[in-house]
Amino acid sequence: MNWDDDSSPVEERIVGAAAEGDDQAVEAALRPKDLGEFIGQEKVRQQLDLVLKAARQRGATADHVLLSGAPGLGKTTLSMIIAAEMNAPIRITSGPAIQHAGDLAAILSSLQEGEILFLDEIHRMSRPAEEMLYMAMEDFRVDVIVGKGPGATAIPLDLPPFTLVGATTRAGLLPPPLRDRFGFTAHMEFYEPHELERVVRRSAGLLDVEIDTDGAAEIAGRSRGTPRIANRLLRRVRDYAQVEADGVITREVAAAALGVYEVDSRGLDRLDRAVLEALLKLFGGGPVGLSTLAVAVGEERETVEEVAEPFLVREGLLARTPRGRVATPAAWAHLGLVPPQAAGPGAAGGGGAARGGSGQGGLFGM
Ligand SMILES: Nc1ncnc2c1ncn2[C@@H]1O[C@H](COP(=O)(O)OP(=O)(O)OP(=O)(O)O)[C@@H](O)[C@H]1O
Ligand SMILES: [Mg+2]
Repeated sequence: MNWDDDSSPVEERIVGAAAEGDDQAVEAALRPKDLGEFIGQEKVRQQLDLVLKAARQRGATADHVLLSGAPGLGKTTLSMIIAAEMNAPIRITSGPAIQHAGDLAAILSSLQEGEILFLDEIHRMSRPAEEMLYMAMEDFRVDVIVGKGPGATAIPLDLPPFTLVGATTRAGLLPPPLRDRFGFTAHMEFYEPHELERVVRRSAGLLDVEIDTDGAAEIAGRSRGTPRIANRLLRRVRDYAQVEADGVITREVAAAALGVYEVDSRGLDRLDRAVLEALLKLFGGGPVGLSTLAVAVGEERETVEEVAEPFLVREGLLARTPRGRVATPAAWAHLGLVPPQAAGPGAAGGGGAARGGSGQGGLFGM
């Protein structure tokens, strides 16, 4: 299987959302097997349930489904659930694996009637393959080109009806004609803490680990809205509970274990905190330019921008403004620091109050 490999400019992170290390083997065991077991994503579940039930009642193949959402939210899991619910076999491939239209033709022509074709990272398919897919999705037909140059001929080939399940972390990159050919599009959102708590408890049950409600809540709160991260943190906490405690995961055990891995109470790791700390302590909360911030943290610009910032922005801890990066009041609160404006009345002179206590601003510029 092909996992997102275009999104990890830094070393493995325990709070990284992409699958890595021993994730794949464990994930197979932890995947919910049907819609009833799938936690959260209420709307998506309800809608998908209708789509699949209706198709089953008609004895027809389900419409093509597009699953979009950030890594680790359950797209692969849902594709397998779709196959299970339709009682159909599933064929798994991915955009990067299909470089030539011929690769796709070979797969399509060998599908059985009703089979689910799971196309992961569909936004990374080559253009010729994409164009072949349009016709296959719409008319269940492909033109196989035989020969080269002026003598080449297109031989039309009928396909059995099948259901394409496409998955993408970047729905915006899909060409509209492709997007339009999906009968149903499900956008997966980040999970609420109470949903992740259920994910953690369910996984703990499957891994045969004892955990109490508070312990599950503690792990859920540090999991960045992502089941894959929740499951990974659970495994690390399990190790700690076994070695350092009596095997039972309580809030204290979970907090201590994740402290060892430098995952804080909101799920920030060392890098996230370094960025935030530099922004607050060295630049008075900003605004400060990305390059300057990156130098202060000792990381590449891209690392700060692509690895640390998205989550900090999503958490409402950092804002990207035209004048530079700015910390929010929540950032000060989270690090237990006091913003310079609040420190004394003299700090807010002239209008640019946010600049406050930073003496370095003039030296570094934007
Ligand atoms: N709704 C859910 N309920 C329970 N477990 C879930 C849920 N969604 C995902 N998981 C778990 O999270 C892990 C990651 O899910 P999955 O592999 O489906 O993510 P993905 O969206 O395909 O990620 P990627 O974009 O990296 O391919 C799996 O082990 C699965 O068990
Ligand atoms: Mg996947």
